[in-house]
Amino acid sequence: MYQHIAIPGDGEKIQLNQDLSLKVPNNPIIPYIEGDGIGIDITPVMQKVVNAAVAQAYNNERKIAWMEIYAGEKSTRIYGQDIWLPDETLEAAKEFVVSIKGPLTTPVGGGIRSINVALRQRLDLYICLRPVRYFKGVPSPLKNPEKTDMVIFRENSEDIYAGVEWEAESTDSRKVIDFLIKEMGVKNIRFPDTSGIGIKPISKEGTERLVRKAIQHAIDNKQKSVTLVHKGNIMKFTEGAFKNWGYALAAKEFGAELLDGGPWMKLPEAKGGVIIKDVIADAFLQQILLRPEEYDVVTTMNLNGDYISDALAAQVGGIGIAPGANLSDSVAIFEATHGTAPKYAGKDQVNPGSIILSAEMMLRHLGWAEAADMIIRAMESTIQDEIVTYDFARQMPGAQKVSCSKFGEALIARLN
Ligand SMILES: NC(=O)C1=CN([C@@H]2O[C@H](COP(=O)(O)OP(=O)(O)OC[C@H]3O[C@@H](n4cnc5c(N)ncnc54)[C@H](OP(=O)(O)O)[C@@H]3O)[C@@H](O)[C@H]2O)C=CC1
Ligand SMILES: O=C(O)CCC(=O)C(=O)O
Ligand SMILES: [Mg+2]
Repeated sequence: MYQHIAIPGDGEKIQLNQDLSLKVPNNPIIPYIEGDGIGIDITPVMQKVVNAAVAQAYNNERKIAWMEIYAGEKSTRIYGQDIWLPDETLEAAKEFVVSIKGPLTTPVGGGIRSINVALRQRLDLYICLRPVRYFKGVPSPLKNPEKTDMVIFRENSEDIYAGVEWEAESTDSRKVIDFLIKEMGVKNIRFPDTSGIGIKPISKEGTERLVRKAIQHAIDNKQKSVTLVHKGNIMKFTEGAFKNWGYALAAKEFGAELLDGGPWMKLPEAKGGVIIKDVIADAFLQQILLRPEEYDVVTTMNLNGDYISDALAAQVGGIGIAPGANLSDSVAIFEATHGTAPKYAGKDQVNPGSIILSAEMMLRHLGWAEAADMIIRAMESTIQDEIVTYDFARQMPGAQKVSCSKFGEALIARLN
């Protein structure tokens, strides 16, 4: 029994089969978190578009029963002032298996830790899957934006991102610094009296489970390569180990062999002959602008993945249109790549594309490919008709600038 979550009477639960595949009824209950800031603008538009696509694709025989669950600022209004992530939100995300969320605010330099990160950690949603593709007509800083076509597998539970850190000049940071200097022989902390300290855990298990999924995705989707992106020359035992464990897994579990003496590897032809390669993160950030066509599946650690996903999104139109999913082996929470963009909150202005395309990934995950395809086609034709929100309109002279909700209506009018 839930305290504040109302389970819709007209829906059924998605079940997990023994092999963790989904058993999806025609009226699945899908929990959603509205999100802070522009969540209030984009989430209802996403729901309308999804409802229309599902109704049309399946002649009203299928219908999502949306169930609101709470996190972030709305949760504090409903559950009490310090409750940002109620336990029952986590329970519902687990029980109902597939959910979707809007963005949640994280204050900078103090205050609460990220609710987004907490959701990923507490549900062990270890993959952050962020596909990056170009929609014809979207304004881009590149001459050939269609060459940017990648899928990012970002590790979602470890790294400096996990928030193991201590504030400068606190008793705790002094304790850690003392330990590092006195017991571990560390000599290169430049200003020990005023340093904040953060810890970067990267594990073999965490790396292997992510890289395994990335390689399998490349095989299943006939991709040419998987690239391990790291800064292992500098952070040898974390990012360097990620690279080494990634190659070792490719050899051990997929039969990869060294290519031209290594370090690059190649899977057997029976597994698509996928090339496993690696690149140092700073070089990668210039390569994606200069030679994006050389990259297909990209796998990396949490912080790199955060930076890389926004950088790649910019190449194909920006974070307003960049979708994503947080996945474990069973539970999934789909979410926009962007944040709460507070200056636009409640103004019905921003691009709902990111959360709509996240919902498109969700429909595909449910096996509802017909509805997902409809959304992709509608997105293509709306943009080609030059009906866009402010973010694209400012770079598309002559385009029709519409509000967030009108963009949703234009999509619905083009579902076919
Ligand atoms: N997963 C999540 O929930 C995430 C949460 N956050 C949180 O969001 C808050 C704000 O972060 P911030 O760094 O400002 O990043 P945001 O992604 O919220 O916004 C940065 C800029 O990106 C553009 N933008 C973002 N979303 C859209 C959209 N839907 N349509 C069009 N343009 C968009 C806007 O650009 P312009 O000003 O040029 O119009 C906006 O000012 C922080 O608290 C952060 O922690 C951040 C990322 C992810
Ligand atoms: O949790 C946050 O506030 C930011 C997260 C983020 O930027 C991301 O996951 O891409
Ligand atoms: Mg980010």
